[in-house]
Amino acid sequence: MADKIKDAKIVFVVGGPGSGKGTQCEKIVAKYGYTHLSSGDLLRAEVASGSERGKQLQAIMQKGELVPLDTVLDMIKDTMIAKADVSKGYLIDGYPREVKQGEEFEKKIGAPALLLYVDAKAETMVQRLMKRGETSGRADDNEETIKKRLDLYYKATEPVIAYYEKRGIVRKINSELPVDEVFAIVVKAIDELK
Ligand SMILES: Nc1ccn([C@@H]2O[C@H](COP(=O)(O)OP(=O)(O)OP(=O)(O)O)[C@@H](O)[C@H]2O)c(=O)n1
Ligand SMILES: Nc1nc2c(ncn2[C@@H]2O[C@H](COP(=O)(O)OP(=O)(O)O)[C@@H](O)[C@H]2O)c(=O)[nH]1
Ligand SMILES: [Mg+2]
Repeated sequence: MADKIKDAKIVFVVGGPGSGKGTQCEKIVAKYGYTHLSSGDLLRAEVASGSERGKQLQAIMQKGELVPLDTVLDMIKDTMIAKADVSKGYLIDGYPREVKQGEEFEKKIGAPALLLYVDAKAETMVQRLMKRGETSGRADDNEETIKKRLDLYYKATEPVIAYYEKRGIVRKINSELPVDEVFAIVVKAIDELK
């Protein structure tokens, strides 16, 4: 089961909505061949499938709230196991959203080697999400839901960073810079892992 993935490197990618997690993950995949697992994308795929569970998820996500912990964790775990034979490492994007999610992940799957903290100002995140909303088709890229996602980020997710900081695995990435400059900092953090 989870034994299959115990030797792979696990990297948590945490930051506010629109901070640039997905953008950096794409570049990490291209350079290092890591497996990218966006918890939000997994949930959106379930919604797109039209399943009963997807309908429940959609309602929660539209409000900018967190879906039940076990739902996301099971999806992540199944996907990790499915890719275990080919994966050099895993980028867990948008997870953990709260300290409890991190604790459960470690119980069921394993410990992260690194947490990339993608940091941008609230103002920057809102601007980026409003812009992304013009083309993303995402039901949660609207002004009202963006505000709720931000509030929840500061309340529930920032404590995750403090929690892992105590373990010395957090690397803070300033994502106010242009994408390639941000990536240069990311590369240093990942190269330290080897
Ligand atoms: N571990 C997670 C990840 C996502 N979600 C739900 O899925 C939504 C979208 O998640 P995600 O795509 O990760 O959103 P953001 O980080 O806000 O935006 P982005 O795509 O820009 O990363 C969240 O608002 C939340 O409702 C969740 O409940 N639990
Ligand atoms: N200027 C600038 N824009 C960025 C950067 N990273 C992401 N963006 C833009 O911000 C938006 C949100 O980025 P995304 O990667 O989806 O963020 P996520 O919500 O953290 O996954 C996208 O439309 C990107 O084009 C960056 O480093 N600099
Ligand atoms: Mg994303």
